[in-house]
Amino acid sequence: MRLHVADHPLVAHKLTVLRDERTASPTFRLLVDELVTLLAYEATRDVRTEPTVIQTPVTQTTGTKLADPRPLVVPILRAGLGMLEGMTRLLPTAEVGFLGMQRDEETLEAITYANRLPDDLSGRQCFLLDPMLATGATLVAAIDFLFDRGARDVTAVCLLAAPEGLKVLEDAVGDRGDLTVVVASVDERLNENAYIVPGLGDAGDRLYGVV
Ligand SMILES: O=P(O)(O)OC[C@H]1O[C@H](OP(=O)(O)OP(=O)(O)O)[C@H](O)[C@@H]1O
Ligand SMILES: O=c1cc[nH]c(=O)[nH]1
Ligand SMILES: [Mg+2]
Repeated sequence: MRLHVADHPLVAHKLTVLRDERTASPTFRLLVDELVTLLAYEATRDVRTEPTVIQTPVTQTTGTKLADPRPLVVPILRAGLGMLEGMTRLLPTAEVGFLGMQRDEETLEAITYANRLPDDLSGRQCFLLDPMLATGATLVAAIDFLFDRGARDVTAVCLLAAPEGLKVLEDAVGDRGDLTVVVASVDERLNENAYIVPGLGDAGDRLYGVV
């Protein structure tokens, strides 16, 4: 597993406003969108490309285009939905699949309530979007869905990760595939309720309200 922590003053600034409990939903959504665009730049560094010959107004030249098959972007509902626009702004031709998952706050297991993914993901680069990597149970389950369909190249884009969750993820993936995790920050730890500290609270609730 490769870990990339975005080290940029704009990321640090936006993350600080995001963490602030006084930041209300409209601003929170805007900041998530802006942060994802910054993270997406890093997350797509190894996106597959191929050469293409084009004619400029001056001459013929060989450029670069995204290779087929198109990458697959998968937001994990709910909170991951807040990251979709920011990601597809950089990858407008990507296909989009969906996973709906909710952490059982008692057992901390991930419960899957929606799954709309292509059946065959062999040879596909996949980008999972979820702002929070806490215990890691949700991302492990999501990665299993992708691996079960033949994907072997997965990048998880998260805003915050707990060291505990990163370890769980690394152990679970092992050598079954190539996993890269791109995050804005690795926080200190999980608290007794398995919330990230200092964190930002419940990302889904802060984006969309308490349901
Ligand atoms: O690493 P874990 O311990 O599994 O926790 C992280 C998960 O918890 C949050 O989702 P939540 O279950 O709150 O659902 P929501 O997005 O609908 O709010 C978050 O968006 C992750 O999906
Ligand atoms: O800190 C946390 C942990 C899980 N889910 C969240 O939204 N926040
Ligand atoms: Mg939530």
